[in-house]
Amino acid sequence: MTDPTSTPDLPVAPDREVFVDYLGRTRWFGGKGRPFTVSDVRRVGTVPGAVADGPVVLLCLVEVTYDDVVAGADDRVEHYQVPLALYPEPQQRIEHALVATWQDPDRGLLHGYDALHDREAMACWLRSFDRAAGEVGGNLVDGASSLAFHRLAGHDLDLDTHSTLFSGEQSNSSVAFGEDALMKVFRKVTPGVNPDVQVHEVLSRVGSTDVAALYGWVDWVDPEQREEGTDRPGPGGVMQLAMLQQFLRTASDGWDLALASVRDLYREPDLHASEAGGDFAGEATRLGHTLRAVHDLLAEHFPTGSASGADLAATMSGRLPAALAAAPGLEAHRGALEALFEQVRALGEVPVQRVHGDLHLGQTLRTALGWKIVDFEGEPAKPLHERLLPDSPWRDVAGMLRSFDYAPRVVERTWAEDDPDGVELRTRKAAEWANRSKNHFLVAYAGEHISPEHRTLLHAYIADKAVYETVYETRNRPTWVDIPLRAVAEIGAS
Ligand SMILES: Nc1ncnc2c1ncn2[C@@H]1O[C@H](COP(=O)(O)OP(=O)(O)O)[C@@H](O)[C@H]1O
Ligand SMILES: O=P(O)(O)O[C@H]1O[C@H](CO)[C@@H](O[C@H]2O[C@H](CO)[C@@H](O)[C@H](O)[C@H]2O)[C@H](O)[C@H]1O
Repeated sequence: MTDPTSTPDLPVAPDREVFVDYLGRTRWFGGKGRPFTVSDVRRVGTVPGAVADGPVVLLCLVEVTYDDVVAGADDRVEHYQVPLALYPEPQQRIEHALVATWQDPDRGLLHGYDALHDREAMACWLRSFDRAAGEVGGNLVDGASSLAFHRLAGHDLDLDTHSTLFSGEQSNSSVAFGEDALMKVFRKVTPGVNPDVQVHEVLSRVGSTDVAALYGWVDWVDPEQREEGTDRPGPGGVMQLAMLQQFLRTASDGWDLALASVRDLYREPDLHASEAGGDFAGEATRLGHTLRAVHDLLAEHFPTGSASGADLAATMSGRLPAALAAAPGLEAHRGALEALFEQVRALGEVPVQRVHGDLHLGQTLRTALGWKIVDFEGEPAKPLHERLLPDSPWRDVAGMLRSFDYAPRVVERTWAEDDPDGVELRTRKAAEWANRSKNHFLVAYAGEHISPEHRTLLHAYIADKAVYETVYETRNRPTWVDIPLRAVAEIGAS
């Protein structure tokens, strides 16, 4: 295999073809449905903290090149982080996570497992984070691998915990260390600051209780991107590979709570949403307050400014051609969408600030101490520089409103199999539940009165999000695509 970094002491990585097959089997690979080749596999380094009888953990950076031109030239190449736990002998306990077996000229036969499934491998990360706390400024820099583990003060890690990989892997892979800490390994990585690390660091430093506290993160300084003649990273030379944060041990996923609430209502369809056991209005209100508090802090600690309605509208309609190519079902609604975005063009200057960028119920956790918002990475499909840009906070509000629309429709998908006759009544209940949740959330966030300008923005962001979702579902869950597509159609009809 080719590897432009001159790191002869690193184990060799498996063949590129191995990764083609492996990426296709993962939940987090964003290129599903697109033709691609693995154009390179770089060995980033090995995680410090290895012990004599444990694995070597090799971090690979897999370069994917797409053969289509759907998303434009900028998006044709992506990099995915794949950590491999290497053993000289097969490991029966993690047999299911075997990625490949190959020969290393110096080390002999290697068995490479997806490291996230291996407790021994994850313990290496935890030890490295722990050691970082004892170093100057909380930074452990491993010269050999160019990996740097950073820690924020304030929490001592429990090294006796075992790791558990979260089963609902999403865009990234998260591992819990007992009930003490949660490590998220970023999968699609881009040079530059990771927005999730950045926002968590800022909000943790100011003591926000609306997010999980950040404990640390891992940087990699790309040796090829160093400033000439120095050890310093050049522009875009740092990649953030993982972050460690507080494990919210009393948390329930907001999406699961919403589904449970809808099921309660469907079980008693003669009742109104306000009378059913699992009424969600109170939680929606609390969520609205939490989002407001997070937006206020983001506005205080990140740059703010204004964007012209014309620019915002251009961004929204600029996304349409690629979306139409990826999800042809959108074509019938192109005119209505363009007309809605046109209304934004007429708005003049609109306040912008740092926002979440991809907010939905699955990014909210209800703990004993209230709601927490997670995952500030923004839309995984957007280029990094766009995800860091200030935007209107109405984008996040729209994301939540879309999620209140999704929940009853997702419940209906399975409910209808057992009770096909009740569809009509449930459709009415679905609208009642969604509207009640949306209204309570909106009032808590913005108060009783929302100006016509804000309403225009909100509707446009809802449409923009539904377009994004149509593409997302087409690529990831094709049988769900009717959920956002129906919302797009309703926008056209209103
Ligand atoms: N600090 C935390 N404590 C406990 N669970 C968490 C925490 N942060 C996230 N989660 C859970 O992990 C899941 C994945 O986290 P998320 O940040 O959304 O990952 P991804 O970037 O892969 O989408 C969330 O849905 C949530 O249930
Ligand atoms: O959580 P991620 O950053 O991976 O976000 C992506 O996946 C989400 C689904 O897991 C997707 O959200 C869409 O589906 C949700 C229900 O599963 C729904 O609540 C959201 O409203 C809807 O957008 C998200 O769009 C995508 O970026």
